[in-house]
Amino acid sequence: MADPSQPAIAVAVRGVAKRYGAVQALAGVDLEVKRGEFFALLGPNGAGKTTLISALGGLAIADSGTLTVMGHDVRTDYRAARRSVGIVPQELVFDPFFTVRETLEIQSGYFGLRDNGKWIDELLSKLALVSKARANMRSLSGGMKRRVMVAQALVHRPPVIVLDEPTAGVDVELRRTLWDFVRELNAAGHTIVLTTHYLEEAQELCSRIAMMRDGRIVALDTTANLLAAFSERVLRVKINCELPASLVASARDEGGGWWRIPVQDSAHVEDALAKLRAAGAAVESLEVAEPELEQVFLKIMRQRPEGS
Ligand SMILES: Nc1ncnc2c1ncn2[C@@H]1O[C@H](COP(=O)(O)OP(=O)(O)OP(=O)(O)O)[C@@H](O)[C@H]1O
Repeated sequence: MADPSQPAIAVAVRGVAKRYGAVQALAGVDLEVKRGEFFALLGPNGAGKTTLISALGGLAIADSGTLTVMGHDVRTDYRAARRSVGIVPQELVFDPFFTVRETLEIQSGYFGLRDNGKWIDELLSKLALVSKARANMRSLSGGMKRRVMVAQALVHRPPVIVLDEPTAGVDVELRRTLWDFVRELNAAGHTIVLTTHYLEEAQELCSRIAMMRDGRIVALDTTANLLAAFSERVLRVKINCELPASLVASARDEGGGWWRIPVQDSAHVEDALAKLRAAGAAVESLEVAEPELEQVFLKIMRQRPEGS
């Protein structure tokens, strides 16, 4: 529940820029993630998502601007900021000579947590790693290593959890296990920031979304608003004759007797079906496709950048 002693803003990014040689990886990013949010950071390859996450974890130093985690500046108050965030990296970074449990114990040690056994047991259990606790890291499959990366990021029970493409190349079962666990953590009050190229995951899980392109935020709104503003419901019908003239203007021929008709709500669906009936068209098949984040994403990414 809301704890008034905790800041309302979990992550604040203000005017952050970062250049790697000729590449402007971040070109002035402003962003706030509220405490308790399940937030998505989306964008095509190279948009700057990982750079922003690295800056948040203190691994990359921004050229300008400020970043805070739970009110702690990542540069001037590094230790407190670092304690406040758990980052699951995109890349699998581990020491091959330690077992899974040792890896988690060593990570706990970095945070000065000596008696962390109970929480480590819980993490192993939640991430289905109990049977691998004594296995060496090098002997694990890629998906299992990924689970350990998640556990490692959570050993210190950080209030803010950042997951950088956690489900890239992992199987359906781990995805489900992982999302169930992350949802549980979010329900318990943890703030979640997620990057993913699986847009259906972001649509299902996240209440607010930022989209990045070329180091800038190009869209930032609730998932519902983004879907309402940029996406459409579509009625798809397969008919055995010509489409009535009253529907032709808005419809698109998909071939094979299928037509795609944009509809705003169920009244529009009924209206379109009534027009088909009135024209004597027999509907062989029909479906109503709900708005999809992928449509929104593609529309936003195709918009011309300002000033070009
Ligand atoms: N250490 C680095 N040295 C040089 N260039 C870098 C470095 N890290 C990132 N970049 C460049 O900065 C830009 C942003 O990269 P970044 O990894 O942040 O993108 P991303 O949105 O996370 O992409 P992806 O979806 O592929 O993970 C890219 O052009 C990348 O090549």
